[in-house]
Amino acid sequence: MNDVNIDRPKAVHFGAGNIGRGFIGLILTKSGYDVCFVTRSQTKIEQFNLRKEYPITIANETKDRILVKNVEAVSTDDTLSVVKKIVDAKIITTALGVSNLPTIAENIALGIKARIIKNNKNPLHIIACENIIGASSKLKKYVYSYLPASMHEQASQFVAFPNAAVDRIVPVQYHKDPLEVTVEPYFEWVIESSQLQEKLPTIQDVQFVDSLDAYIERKLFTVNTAHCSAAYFGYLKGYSTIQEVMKDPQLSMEVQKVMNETGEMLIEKYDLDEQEHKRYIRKILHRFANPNLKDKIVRVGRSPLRKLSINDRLVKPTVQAYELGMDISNLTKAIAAALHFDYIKDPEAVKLNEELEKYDIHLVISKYLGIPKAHPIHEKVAAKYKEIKNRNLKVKTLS
Ligand SMILES: NC(=O)C1=CN([C@@H]2O[C@H](COP(=O)(O)OP(=O)(O)OC[C@H]3O[C@@H](n4cnc5c(N)ncnc54)[C@H](O)[C@@H]3O)[C@@H](O)[C@H]2O)C=CC1
Ligand SMILES: O=P(O)(O)OC[C@H]1O[C@](O)(CO)[C@@H](O)[C@@H]1O
Repeated sequence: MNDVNIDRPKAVHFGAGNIGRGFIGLILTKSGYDVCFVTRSQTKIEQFNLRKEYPITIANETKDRILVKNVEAVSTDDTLSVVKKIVDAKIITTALGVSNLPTIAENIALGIKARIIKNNKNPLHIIACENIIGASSKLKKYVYSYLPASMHEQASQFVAFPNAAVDRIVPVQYHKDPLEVTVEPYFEWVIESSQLQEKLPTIQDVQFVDSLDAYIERKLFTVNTAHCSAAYFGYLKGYSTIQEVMKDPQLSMEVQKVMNETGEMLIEKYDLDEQEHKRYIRKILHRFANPNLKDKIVRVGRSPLRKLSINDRLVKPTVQAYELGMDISNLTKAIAAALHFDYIKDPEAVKLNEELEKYDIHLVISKYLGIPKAHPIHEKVAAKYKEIKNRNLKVKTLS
């Protein structure tokens, strides 16, 4: 067991979920930080504070174990404790899900305010580790909306919100121990250095880059586009895990074709090395198929309205590839499959299906995907959506 040490740098991490414990907490403690998790779970708070450590299993053949030390936790509802932690922190990270970012903004603003009042001008880096382009910038807007305008200038002198890309597959966990987490061996954390305050935070295994654009689009439109495509294709075929999907030669090929389409666009847009990108795609297929993980389709396909929105992993690369005159037949197939994701325990899937029942497919494509009827992609998606619908009806009638 380890105690929080006065000399070690402090990190505050919001969200003690899968990525929080399985990735960010691990990297920060390895880099010498004491990490305080801010969480909603009372059980986790008790366990963190009692043990000050938790186990990680790497999903490789030898199932390597790592003990993450120097951790503690406070409740997200305990504003006073959260603010105290922020006052002493060098770095704040989040892994909550994009839609939850507004829920932590006020506490972060109060922490910044307290630092200004105490004249603590030490650099503070706030990094949102979420699956969208510009997550930290988004969080900054929320946080600043809680700061009095008179403090904006002062805050910007010592607080920075560098954007980041994070990649590690961490499925839903089924351990007895509420803190234990099993993760894939691979990981990548890239942080935009142009946005940093003068003093860079030391974080091991992190790649700092001048501009994040190519990195985040490469990650989001390869790993995430393909992962959710695997989920939506697999869901239509009645599978329950991504590993089952990847064992199906036809679906695995379809997933690869989706990555080939985004790949062509990314190579052109960012002048990527073609061979290297092909290796990146092969590696991703291998990661998805990892037999030592069991990753549910309904997790990877979760929140279809978010994933189908105009700037996310499906529509954005499709529009970009189309504008470059490239083939988008597999991407439009993936979008159409996503529109059929009707898992009843997923609130966004329920809403999507209510909308599809209430209105026609064209209205849903215009309203939620942001693709107007006059745009050629609109009709391509609608046609594929109807094709799947008719096929499903036929299967139901025959069975
Ligand atoms: N799991 C994965 O493989 C990957 C996830 N990500 C991203 O990381 C983020 C988190 O994903 P997961 O860890 O999988 O989700 P998760 O659901 O396991 O963890 C999120 C946690 O945040 C907590 N939370 C929500 N609002 C909160 C608040 N106001 N205060 C404190 N805690 C709060 C939730 O209770 C939950 O425990 C998402 O944006 C996801 O897209 C990125 C790469 C990989
Ligand atoms: O977390 P999101 O954005 O719903 O996406 C689902 C999954 O995509 C991945 O980042 C990689 O494809 C995950 O493992 C992640 O949780």
